[in-house]
Amino acid sequence: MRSRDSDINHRPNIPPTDWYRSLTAAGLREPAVHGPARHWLQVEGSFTRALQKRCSRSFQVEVRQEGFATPTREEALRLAIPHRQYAWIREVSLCGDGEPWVLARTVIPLDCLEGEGRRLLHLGNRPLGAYLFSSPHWQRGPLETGLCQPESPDQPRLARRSLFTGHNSALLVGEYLLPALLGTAAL
Ligand SMILES: C=C(O[C@@H]1C=C(C(=O)O)C=C[C@H]1O)C(=O)O
Repeated sequence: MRSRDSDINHRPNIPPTDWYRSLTAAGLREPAVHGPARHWLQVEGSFTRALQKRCSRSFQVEVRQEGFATPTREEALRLAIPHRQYAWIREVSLCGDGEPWVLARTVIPLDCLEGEGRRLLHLGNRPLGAYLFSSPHWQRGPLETGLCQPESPDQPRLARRSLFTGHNSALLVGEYLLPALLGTAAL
């Protein structure tokens, strides 16, 4: 996978994460899901749009790395693809007012890249959400809640994830909330 930033190792990374079917189920293990993160863990519709509304100045997608790579075994299981099969994996920072607020990791299996899906290889700094929500083709499945195991205070502790299903294919979008997002003005 190619990296767009030589200094990526000095920026918060995505920690190992356990996924729960619902916010309530995750809340039994981690009551913090009911704190300031709760709103973000439950946002329906485009997460990009919700973040843009929170910005006072600017919103940007920064590609951290993207390319063909093998998903984790757990991701492959969730997507029902063979775990050694390559997928297009895209990791970005979603930045509000110049600060990273969310890390996102999207696993896009080969099936999704056929036909008009080839556009997914060339998103660059354009948000994936704009593509997914502009087409009636893609339907979002239920949101899962993730409890992360951060190794440093700048890493995410909580996350959300869902499958987007197209005609015969599905992709998996995970969004990891950085502490800076949870420090933004109360709702
Ligand atoms: C799925 C969405 O797209 C957002 C944009 C992403 C990207 O550009 O890679 C990744 C995750 C999202 O939060 C959304 O807006 O809901």
